[in-house]
Amino acid sequence: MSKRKLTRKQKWRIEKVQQERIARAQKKEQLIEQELQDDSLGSEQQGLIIAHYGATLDIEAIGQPGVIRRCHLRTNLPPLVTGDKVVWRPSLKDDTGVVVALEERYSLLTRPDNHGRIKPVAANIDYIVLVIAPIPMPHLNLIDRYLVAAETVGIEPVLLLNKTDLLNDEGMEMLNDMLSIYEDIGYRVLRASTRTADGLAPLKNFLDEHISVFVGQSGVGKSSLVNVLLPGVDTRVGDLSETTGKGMHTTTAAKLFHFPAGGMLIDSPGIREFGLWHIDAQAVLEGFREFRPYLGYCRFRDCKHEKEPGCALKEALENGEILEERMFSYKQILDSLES
Ligand SMILES: Nc1nc2c(ncn2[C@@H]2O[C@H](COP(=O)(O)OP(=O)(O)OP(=O)(O)O)[C@@H](O)[C@H]2O)c(=O)[nH]1
Ligand SMILES: [Zn+2]
Repeated sequence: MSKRKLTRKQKWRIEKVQQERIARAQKKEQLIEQELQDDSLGSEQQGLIIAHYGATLDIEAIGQPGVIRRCHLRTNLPPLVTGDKVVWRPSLKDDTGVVVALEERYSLLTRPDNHGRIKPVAANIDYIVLVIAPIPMPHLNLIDRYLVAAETVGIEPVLLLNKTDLLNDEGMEMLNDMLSIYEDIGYRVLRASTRTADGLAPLKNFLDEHISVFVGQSGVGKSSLVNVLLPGVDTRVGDLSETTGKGMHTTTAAKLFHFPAGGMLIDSPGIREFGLWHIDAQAVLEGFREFRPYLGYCRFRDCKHEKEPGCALKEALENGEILEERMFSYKQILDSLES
């Protein structure tokens, strides 16, 4: 068989599969619309998306943690993600339901897909907890990159220094110096150890009544922290409900968990990588929180904030209102985008 023939056959097959898929989706839509018309659904109520499996979602009834229903979606809804608050109606025939509306989001974590299109990942997150540790030692540059990414999506980042048990007085002093840079700019800094339970109580307090995500470099102890805060819960992908579910996008699926001490965590391998996603040059500039009051005040509109006269940022740097470390870091991140 020639190569071309094979390709044509493949093409036909793909089209056929596609058509079948569309037909199935249409049938499902009709069924959902039918259900909404007749009496097979209960009254509208509020829910929280705790997991997402492509065509279906797990919805938790608000105010009733643990009451979970697998729901279909009404057509014409925007893409929904874990953390979204929705209006849904339970089926009176079985333990499913139908999502009928999306409530307003107060924050949205997004990431670009392979084609550069921005995709929603998780919603209504209050805090991006950036975990760092003495080992692996953080580069300022990396911390700043994460912070810029958090600022770009408009979600409050907090720094969490884990593994404090590894620090002697000298090490602690060094890290405190580094962290004070961030405290001075207005970021909150927490300290903890999963080994000695040092700092865990304030951390639990902090996480209470909010939705958080943990991000940070490999090896800083994100899994260890999650294990301590969510004892007995395996947050890794591929648990029972996911393997029996059909839409197999499980490796990136974000899930929502309740901390026993209060508060919620949204976790997925994709979210843990947050911060390493692409950012553009303007976002980098604006992502340095303390630069913002000076932006737009340079003499030249196209100021590169390097050697130009009348550069407002350079002036702020000379006056000590912007720290050398952060300016250096800004330039480094910018260079990394260009290369
Ligand atoms: N000494 C000390 N070690 C810790 C602490 N927390 C975690 N570790 C250790 O650090 C190593 C990495 O921890 P993980 O929880 O796997 O780190 P992670 O950030 O989830 O790493 P990735 O899964 O690669 O992203 C493990 O050997 C942990 O036992 C701590 O508070 N103190
Ligand atoms: Zn300038």
